[in-house]
Amino acid sequence: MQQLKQQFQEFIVGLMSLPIKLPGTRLYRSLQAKKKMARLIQRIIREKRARRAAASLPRDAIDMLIGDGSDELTDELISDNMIDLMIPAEDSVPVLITLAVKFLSECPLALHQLEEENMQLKRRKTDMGETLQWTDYMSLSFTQHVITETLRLGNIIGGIMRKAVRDVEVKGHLIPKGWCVFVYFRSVHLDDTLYDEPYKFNPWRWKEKDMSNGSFTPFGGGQRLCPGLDLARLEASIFLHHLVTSFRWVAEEDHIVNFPTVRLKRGMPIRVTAKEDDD
Ligand code: HEM
Repeated sequence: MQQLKQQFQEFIVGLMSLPIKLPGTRLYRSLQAKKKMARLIQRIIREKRARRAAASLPRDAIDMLIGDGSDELTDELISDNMIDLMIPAEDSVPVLITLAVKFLSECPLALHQLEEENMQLKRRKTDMGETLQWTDYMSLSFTQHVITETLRLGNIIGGIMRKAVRDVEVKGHLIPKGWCVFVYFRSVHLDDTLYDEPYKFNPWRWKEKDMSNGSFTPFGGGQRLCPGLDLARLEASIFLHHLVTSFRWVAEEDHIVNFPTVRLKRGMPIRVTAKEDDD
């Protein structure tokens, strides 16, 4: 597992790199790392296939895909899918959560309102003896604003690539067939003609603002829209719910690095205490 993690880190750094594939370049190292990851995962798939006759219920995504029985689901395709899923699981969603913690640590008013909203829900659920439901998640409007604002300001995925399949004209500019375009979300999300004080973490702006007018696209758009967008928001909401209702924390100084991928320079260290310990 450690080996897989190391290769993953090497692979992800090269996702945003100069397109020069020569030994020693970042892109080359990234592609080599991806090949090694594929080999490791395909070994796991083979072991799982060999054990499958004796196995009972599927325990993970690989078991499910093997169990599908389709000839099209080759070991190579399954391992490619697993690597694709590692990006949001190991990078995008953890970065979203980490950025939320950073922005909240720097905005006590937002943290207070988030805590209030989630404590109210927790008390209600405890009184009724119920666990959290989908409708509870949907009812946490300020929590959603915090996540939306973190996505806007954080720009976890800075942009996406598109290739013109025919000549296209965009606002008077011709994009010839075959050209690649990088759609840079960061420049839209931090545009002061679209957002007042765009560099300020302000979750309250989303009380009024429309998310569906093309000026907010952290999950891309069109046919390739991220299929995990609801899952990402749900995971972040569950994490924040438990963090603010059960713990307090003091954050250490840290800085956001935006290139090649978004991350915190020191991994955002925080000192956490359980609420009942310090009440
Ligand atoms: C904060 C979290 C996430 C962010 C910011 C994010 C962002 C994105 C973006 C910008 C794209 C490209 C969309 C486009 O080309 O228009 C994408 C694609 C994709 N995402 Fe996410 N994503 C996140 C979480 C997830 C999760 C949790 C999953 C699944 C478990 C997921 C699965 C995928 C897949 C499979 C694609 C490829 C879709 C395709 O090419 O058709 N993502 N994501």
